[in-house]
Amino acid sequence: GLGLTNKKDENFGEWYSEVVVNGEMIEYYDISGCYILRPWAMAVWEIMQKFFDAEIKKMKIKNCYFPLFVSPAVLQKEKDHIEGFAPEVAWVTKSGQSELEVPIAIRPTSETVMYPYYSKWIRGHRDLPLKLNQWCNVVRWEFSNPTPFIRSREFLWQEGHTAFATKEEADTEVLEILELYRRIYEEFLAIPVIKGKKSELEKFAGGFYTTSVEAFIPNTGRGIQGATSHCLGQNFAKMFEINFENEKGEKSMVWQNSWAYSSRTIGVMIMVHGDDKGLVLPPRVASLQVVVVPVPYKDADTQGIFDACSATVDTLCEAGIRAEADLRDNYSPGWKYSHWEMKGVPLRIEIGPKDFANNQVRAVRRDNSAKTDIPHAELVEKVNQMLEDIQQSLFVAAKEKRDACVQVARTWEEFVEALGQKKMILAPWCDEEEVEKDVKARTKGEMGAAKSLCSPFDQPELPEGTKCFASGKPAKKWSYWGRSY
Ligand SMILES: O=C1CCCN[C@@H]1CCCn1cnc2ccccc2c1=O
Repeated sequence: GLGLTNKKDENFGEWYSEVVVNGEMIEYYDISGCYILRPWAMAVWEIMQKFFDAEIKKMKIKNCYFPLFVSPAVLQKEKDHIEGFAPEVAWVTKSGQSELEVPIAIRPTSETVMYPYYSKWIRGHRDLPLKLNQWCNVVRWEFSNPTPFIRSREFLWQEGHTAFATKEEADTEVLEILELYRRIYEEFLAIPVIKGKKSELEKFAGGFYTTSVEAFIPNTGRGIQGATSHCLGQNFAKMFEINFENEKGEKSMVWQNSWAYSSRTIGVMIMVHGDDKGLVLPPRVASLQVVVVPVPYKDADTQGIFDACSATVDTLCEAGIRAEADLRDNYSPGWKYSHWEMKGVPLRIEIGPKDFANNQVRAVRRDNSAKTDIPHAELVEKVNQMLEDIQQSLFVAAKEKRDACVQVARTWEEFVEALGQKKMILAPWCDEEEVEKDVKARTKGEMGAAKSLCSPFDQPELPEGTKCFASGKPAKKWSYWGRSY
């Protein structure tokens, strides 16, 4: 049958696996952790990419493409933090029947691929800032439960790698990029995120500090890192000898950033907005915003109705709205309604004999099923209005749901109780790493431990004398905690 067999609020994991396939975003692949991204998913990726790529071009960041393969020598260069990631690195050891002299790694990220050449290209201050980005795939041979878009062994991303003469320039760019990531989530995917700084324990070990946008999945009560923008400080400059001669002729090391968002964004969108009828696409990232369905009756003027559907599509497309008609004669209107609801098309337009006779159309919203009859003369204006309303109400609904999942905790008991209720917890913390490790240890379990998600830039009041929820020591900052992906 057409409908989903799993309900989102009953068995979320199965619901998700079913909806990504029935919505024609994903086809499962015969290698574990690898998935086929079908056009319906690729279109979402491309719409986001179009926005982000245009924005970084405004920042004078240039696209490039570095090799997929990494030589072991250079990969080991980052040995201090790489050992944590080493098990995830995939290696090419053979070509045809013959063993390779030296195995070659497949990039899990491109710092070690790019930075030897940053060292070569950057000589003087006139070579700075060097600001490159690449749109590519990366491979991380993870073993924990693979999930389409959310956790896969290969994924698409962009990775930006920039080098500056001063710390100030780097600090500024970190936040400019983070704001773009917020816009990707809140303005395109209609998902609320929290901007914040990662703890020393959770940050990118090779960097100086990490900022991120954190999303939340109410159904599982888990936080999810939406995107990251790291300041690497001069750590990689030291490792890869990326120096320059400044205006005073002194030799000094560059200040670097690296930042990424990935195809994981699409999974978050599905998890947040999807329902028991299937995908729900926010209009701004929907490759098809309006589907027009004819509802012919036996003795009605079927050809006239079909022509009205095509004319409606033409009018909408001329106005820049992504619209198509489903004129297939081998499927019933009812079948088409379910099909396009499963695929999450934000707005359906029906044209039956009555609509046709009155020179109007019936518009049905995917998010709340509201029906509106629109006279043809008002078509473009009303459809644009409805698409904007859908975009906005998806965001508002997701924000209200996320906010309802946030619980303030001031004591360990309150923390554990909130965790048990699948909440994201906002708690005052002494900012001591040992305490953070202790929270992980004390919350270990089959659901996974709680960890710090970020310290929000938007800090609530912290009255003098406020105690850390976990250690009882004087609290230094508010942080979000929770189980996570
Ligand atoms: O996030 C970003 C933004 C884009 C560029 N890279 C940074 C940091 C990546 C951290 N990381 C993440 N997984 C890895 C897996 C294997 C080897 C190395 C790594 C690794 O360095």
